Amino acid sequence: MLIGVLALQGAFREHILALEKMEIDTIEVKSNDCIKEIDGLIIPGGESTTMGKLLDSFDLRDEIKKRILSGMPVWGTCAGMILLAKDIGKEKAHLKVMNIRVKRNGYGRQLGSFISKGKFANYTNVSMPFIRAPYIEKVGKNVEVLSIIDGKIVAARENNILVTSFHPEITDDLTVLEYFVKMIE
Ligand SMILES: NC(=O)CC[C@H](N)C(=O)O
Repeated sequence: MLIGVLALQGAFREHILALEKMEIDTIEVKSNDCIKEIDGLIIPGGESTTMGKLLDSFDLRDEIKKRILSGMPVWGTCAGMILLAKDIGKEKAHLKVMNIRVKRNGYGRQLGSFISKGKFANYTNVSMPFIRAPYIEKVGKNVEVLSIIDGKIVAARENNILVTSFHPEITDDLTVLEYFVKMIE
């Protein structure tokens, strides 16, 4: 199994280090030639507006979108969730593959960082660091809600697409990474 981590900007190294702990092969995705080889893709947290622009400068948008639409498992954390959403409010959406409406900087821009513990899918007590995180305001049909914290949807799945508002890769808790690996297997 080879998992690609989009490595244009943001917290991609943290994902790679976490996957290495699980002894999973990874590749930094920076050009579209390796997209055909990967079995799954992680779009990390960072700055979604910048990452969205870089998807075009690096000519990655079409190839990534094509593989997601043909069923390749993809996981977007934080900014990655914003990139995958079909609706991000007033701004223009990016990859537009998941039937959710996302609110950027949903907890405020500066003081909106905190760590929570909660339920994710069938797991309890999962560590959830939020860093200027978005949350999901609305889900379309076929979208399964996986986690709600303080009344806000912070993780969801639509078939092969997983999104989390929070950053599991910066904790020692591998629950969500393992969940994603099972989606690929
Ligand atoms: N940690 C993150 O990925 C923050 C996301 C960022 N606030 C954005 O809107 O792109």
